Amino acid sequence: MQHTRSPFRPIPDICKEVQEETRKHMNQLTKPTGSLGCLEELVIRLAGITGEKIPDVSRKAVVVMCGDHGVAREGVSAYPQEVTGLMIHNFVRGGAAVNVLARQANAEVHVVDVGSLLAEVPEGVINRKVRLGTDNFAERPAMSEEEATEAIRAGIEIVGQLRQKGVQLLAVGEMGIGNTTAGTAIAAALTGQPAAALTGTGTGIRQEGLQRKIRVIEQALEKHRLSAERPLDVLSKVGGLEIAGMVGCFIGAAQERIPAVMDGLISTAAALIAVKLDPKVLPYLFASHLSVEPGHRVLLDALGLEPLLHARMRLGEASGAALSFPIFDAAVAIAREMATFADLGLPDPE
Ligand SMILES: O=C(O)c1ccc[n+]([C@@H]2O[C@H](COP(=O)([O-])O)[C@@H](O)[C@H]2O)c1
Ligand SMILES: Cc1cc2nc[nH]c2cc1C
Repeated sequence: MQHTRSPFRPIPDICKEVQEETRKHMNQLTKPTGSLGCLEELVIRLAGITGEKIPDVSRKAVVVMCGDHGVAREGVSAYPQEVTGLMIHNFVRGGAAVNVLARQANAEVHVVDVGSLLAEVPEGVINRKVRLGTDNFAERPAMSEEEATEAIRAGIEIVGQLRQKGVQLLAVGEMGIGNTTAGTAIAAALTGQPAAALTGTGTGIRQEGLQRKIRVIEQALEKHRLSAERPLDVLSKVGGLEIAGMVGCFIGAAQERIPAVMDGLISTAAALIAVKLDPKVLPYLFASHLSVEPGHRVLLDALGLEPLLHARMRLGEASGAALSFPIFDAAVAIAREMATFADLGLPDPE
């Protein structure tokens, strides 16, 4: 497959030597080889990313990218568009599910308005608004490639600033009424799977709405002549501003050597776009949970990643990613604190 050269800063390789050191260390711990499953894989991958044999990911942040969607006017969501703006206020007041889960995990929350319909961006929100919502992609492209690129750059810059502040682990999520339609259209365009197999009920639409949503996606795929080989075109034609912002977060995290935790369907669609733009993003990505949305499994398969949790969640706003943070802490603590066979006076199994 031919990949377009990324127009963004180069992404460093992961550190294979340190990763190997950590793998060896995990095999010296007092347990059967590989018996801690995902915890072992996690800490080995984190070591490769951070270049530290015992990685430090104690400073954690959650980024919630927010934007509104013209396609919501097609009646594809169970909730009105105003809920995006209301939830932005809720995020900065600390009352949303993600705020609770982030507090549990000792993580900070950063809320970014990349394209909501709010005329005034509330205090406490990072204002990187590219425009007031996207156009309805059932009628015309959601946005221009320039606008998508501006939102990507916002994500990259925000992650760069978080790195400066010492952030070591990043969850990337979103809020935007209508965005499961956009996320599913991206999934269909990038994986070639039929819309009917990928489309779910999002915030909870009924059967009639679901059929309408499938039709909207099918017609958009045809109308915009999308190709998996043109990820920026896909993003601008049927994506969203918060989705583009997340693409930037994933690219930025890889540039800064920060492990980046994906959330549900929409966050993972953004991650797949980032990987299509630059395959070197992939080793920096972690799958937190498996969303109820059927397209999510297909996207994770396309990335070749297994989720840590099967929690039957379908909220978005980085809630699943924040919920997975304590597993990262547990994995590092195992590497740091467990005794080795040598500590017990026994030979190494290797
Ligand atoms: O992350 C997911 O897999 C997910 C699944 C269903 C719904 N959501 C959230 O719900 C909103 C989009 O749902 P909808 O029905 O308006 O397309 C948006 O704010 C997402 O964060 C998110
Ligand atoms: C209330 C509400 C909260 C959300 N958080 C993320 N997506 C959401 C969608 C709705 C409708």
